[in-house]
Amino acid sequence: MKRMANFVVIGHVDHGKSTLMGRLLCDMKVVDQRSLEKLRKEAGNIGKSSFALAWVMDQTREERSRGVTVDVATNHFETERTRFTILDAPGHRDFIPNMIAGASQADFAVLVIDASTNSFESGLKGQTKEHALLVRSMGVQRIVVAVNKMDTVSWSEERFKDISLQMSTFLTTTSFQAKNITFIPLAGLTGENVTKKVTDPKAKWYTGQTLVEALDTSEIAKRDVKKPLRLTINDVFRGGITNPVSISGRIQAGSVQIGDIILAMPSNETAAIKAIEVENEPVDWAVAGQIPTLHLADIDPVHLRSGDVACDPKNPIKLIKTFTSKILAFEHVLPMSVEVFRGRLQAEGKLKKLVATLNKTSGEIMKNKPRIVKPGEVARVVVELDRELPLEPGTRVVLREGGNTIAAGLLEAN
Ligand SMILES: Nc1nc2c(ncn2[C@@H]2O[C@H](COP(=O)(O)OP(=O)(O)OP(=O)(O)O)[C@@H](O)[C@H]2O)c(=O)[nH]1
Repeated sequence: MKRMANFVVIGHVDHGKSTLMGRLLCDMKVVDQRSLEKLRKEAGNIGKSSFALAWVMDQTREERSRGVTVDVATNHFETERTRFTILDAPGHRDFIPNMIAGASQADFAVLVIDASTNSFESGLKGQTKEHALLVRSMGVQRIVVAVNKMDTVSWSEERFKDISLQMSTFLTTTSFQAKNITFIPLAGLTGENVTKKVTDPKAKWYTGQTLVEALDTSEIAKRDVKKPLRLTINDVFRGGITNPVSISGRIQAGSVQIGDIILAMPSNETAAIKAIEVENEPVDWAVAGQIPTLHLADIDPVHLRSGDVACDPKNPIKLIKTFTSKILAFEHVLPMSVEVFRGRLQAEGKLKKLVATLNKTSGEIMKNKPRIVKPGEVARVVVELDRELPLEPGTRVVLREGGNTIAAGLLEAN
């Protein structure tokens, strides 16, 4: 079986995410030349020919989301070694919750940075850092930094080195390991260093990997295939004629096969798996790391909601109302109302207690009962939810307040 990898694309607005992914899909022959030419023409007609590649992504997004509520859209392409799924969280409004859902399903992240004069700098003040912090907090360990639009700075080696140095300093302090960070200078618009080596003579200094090579040699996250089933439901589809009730989401642990009985939590209702699809192909089974669609029988769809967990009825996930979490604070954190996010799951809660601040690396207690946790500090806190939810130790959550991400946390055993 071919290696499978999922990655999420992140980066500041306008740094070129859509263009880069459109380019990737065209050059990997997922989108045919004729469709691209058509888009080029349409874009040219309104004087924006450079938008054609970004439209490739927008168009597939629209097609894919018609009639269903796909907030995290997927695209696929493959190399000889790997089948890739691009997780793409479109839209600016509520982008962060979508990104959390995308990141919770990803093996690695591609961070797109605009190298052109002043853009990198304004991105640093904008979403570049927040996105990187968020994916790391969702458990993503590997990050490929696409230093994009290198054509606008004449493929300057100095600019590339300067951006790489600043970013690697930041990324290592957010606990990405240096060996898990790769920088690639490229240009999505011209396609240089995306799937083909750069040919511009000004880029002679670069002899490293292309983006696709870097993705292809990226190690994927460990799969907990042997553990009891945990599938975080991302979408629920209902009303199909052959398949009236279906769910899709990433298998975090375990596996499923046709005929299995699953338990949906928190509704505590069981369902039988009638059929399974992975990337629109029927299959007999799916394992941790994959994002299957399960067609179900013997359940009323009112018992299924995005954010719920489908699990093994013999080893069900528990419902909890209060949990202890180790958090990394992005903003000042005090006892306050918070919104708790885990993938698609969103719930209201209260940050009840600040137990202690902890040493970032050793985890040792620095101060008991602090009154406040400052940005950048690590702390142990107790959160009380408004309702019981399926959560367990090792689950990663993001805490937000008034539209701002204030902390990311890892659930500890209570
Ligand atoms: N010169 C140059 N321009 C680029 C490159 N990549 C993207 N652009 C341009 O940058 C602009 C933004 O690109 P998009 O792909 O829409 O950026 P995005 O990050 O997807 O933007 P949002 O989805 O709005 O966040 C467009 O005008 C692109 O044509 C590149 O490699 N070189």
